[in-house]
Amino acid sequence: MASIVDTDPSDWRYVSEGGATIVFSYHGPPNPEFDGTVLRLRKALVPSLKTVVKIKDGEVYKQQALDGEDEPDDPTIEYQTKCMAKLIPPEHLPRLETVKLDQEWLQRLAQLENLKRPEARREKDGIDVNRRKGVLATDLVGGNWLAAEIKPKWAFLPSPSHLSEETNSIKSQTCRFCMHNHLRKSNGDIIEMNYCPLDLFSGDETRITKAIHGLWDAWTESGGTVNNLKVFAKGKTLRPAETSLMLADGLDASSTTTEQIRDAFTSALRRTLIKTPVLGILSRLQRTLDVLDIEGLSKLWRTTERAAPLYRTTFESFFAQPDGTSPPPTTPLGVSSLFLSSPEPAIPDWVDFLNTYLSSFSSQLDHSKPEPKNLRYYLLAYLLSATFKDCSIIVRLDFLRPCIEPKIEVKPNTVTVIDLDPKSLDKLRGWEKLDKEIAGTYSLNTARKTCIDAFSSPT
Ligand SMILES: O=P(O)(O)O[C@@H]1[C@@H](OP(=O)(O)O)[C@H](OP(=O)(O)O)[C@H](O)[C@H](OP(=O)(O)O)[C@H]1OP(=O)(O)O
Ligand SMILES: Nc1ncnc2c1ncn2[C@@H]1O[C@H](COP(=O)(O)OP(=O)(O)OP(=O)(O)O)[C@@H](O)[C@H]1O
Repeated sequence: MASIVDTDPSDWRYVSEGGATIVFSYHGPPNPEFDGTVLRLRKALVPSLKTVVKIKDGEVYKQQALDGEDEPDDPTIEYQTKCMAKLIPPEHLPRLETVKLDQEWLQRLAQLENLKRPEARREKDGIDVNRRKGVLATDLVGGNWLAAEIKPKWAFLPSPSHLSEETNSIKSQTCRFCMHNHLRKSNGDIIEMNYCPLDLFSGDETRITKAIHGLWDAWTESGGTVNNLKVFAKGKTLRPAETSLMLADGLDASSTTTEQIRDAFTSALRRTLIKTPVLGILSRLQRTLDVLDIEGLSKLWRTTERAAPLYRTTFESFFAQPDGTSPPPTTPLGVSSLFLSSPEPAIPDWVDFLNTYLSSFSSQLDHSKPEPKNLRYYLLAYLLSATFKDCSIIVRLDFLRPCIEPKIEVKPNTVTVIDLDPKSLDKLRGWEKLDKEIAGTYSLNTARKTCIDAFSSPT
């Protein structure tokens, strides 16, 4: 296992971060172990960096709880090698490996690089200096190329089968991303966005162009702060004022308009996205794993709990009452109880699940009538779908030459999927609540959008 102390903290430069991790790229002296790699580190909340932190997916880590070799590898590594690699061709995944960390080293890195982070992030969290293991990954943005990172989000409209009367007409017409955006805009959290993921995933050139324009416009209008598009040139994150750095060497930036750069970027990205199978794979995975919608999953959870013998006996008095009385209480979605236990999935559970999902068993399921005996299948499927709804893709592009038809050569490593972390059952309650809030707020919107799912099956 490589050890980070073989490098100096000043060899690493801040690249970017998300809600749970922060990423640095290697710029030190030639070293076969670290050349062309990034270091992906978990974050901890401020100011409790030195106490118990809860950063993601219900994982709780205590300071000094585990030392050195005893700390498990970051779950993303096994999840990728044992699970994701069965669903996404390995050429579209970064190489990941464990690297040994050191507290003092991490503290020095934090001191050196913290000011490069966005202020809002700095106030909230920082490198978790108590971790003893991190992840080394292929640096997908740091070479002599342009990299466009897209977080596409939800690719499909839910099947109406399991939607309630109140949400059916809303959720079958407008996609989750557009509705969520409306909610965030109402809360003043985000700017208006014209980007709709259903355009990006449509496979249709005109719609993909519209989606890229939507991403670009949101990127410029937000000053580069929206998380659905990031652009890197030779490893440097570009701000919208720096679009001239997207141009190929030798081109005169002063005689090129931003409009021309936007068009050249759109054209190069669209041609690449059309040629890669990656968006199609993500779309198919998301929709075939989330077949019940959170509403159907929640219904199945309650039905299964109510059918448990202990539940029937415990709430006998409720069942003895005539119709119309209030039903007995149920446990929130995903929370195990005496009546229904569904532990957090570990890697062997995921491996079993994938074997089932990839077998003929799953194609024989009648999703319009999900059975309690298959609850665990539907739960894990939903979690896995959530990973694909939240991942990002990094697309490698040549520097732009506006007004010249780009030659697009899509090699296997041109498009790579990142941020494939497992999601936990602990999140289901929150997702159910958020879904209600999103649809509820959208139902009050008088100017509802119609999003077209190019692959929805007729109902
Ligand atoms: O719920 P969403 O769709 O807002 O997604 C969350 C993301 O927000 P986004 O909409 O992309 O701005 C959110 O992204 P940001 O932190 O806002 O960049 C996270 O990816 C979050 O996942 P996790 O809690 O880190 O596992 C994401 O939560 P999950 O829903 O994947 O749990
Ligand atoms: N292999 C890589 N090469 C280059 N940059 C990367 C790589 N992996 C991640 N990054 C950069 O670091 C950022 C954070 O990584 P990632 O999306 O995995 O974090 P996260 O905290 O899990 O995000 P989220 O909040 O979306 O769940 C990415 O948006 C990307 O810009």
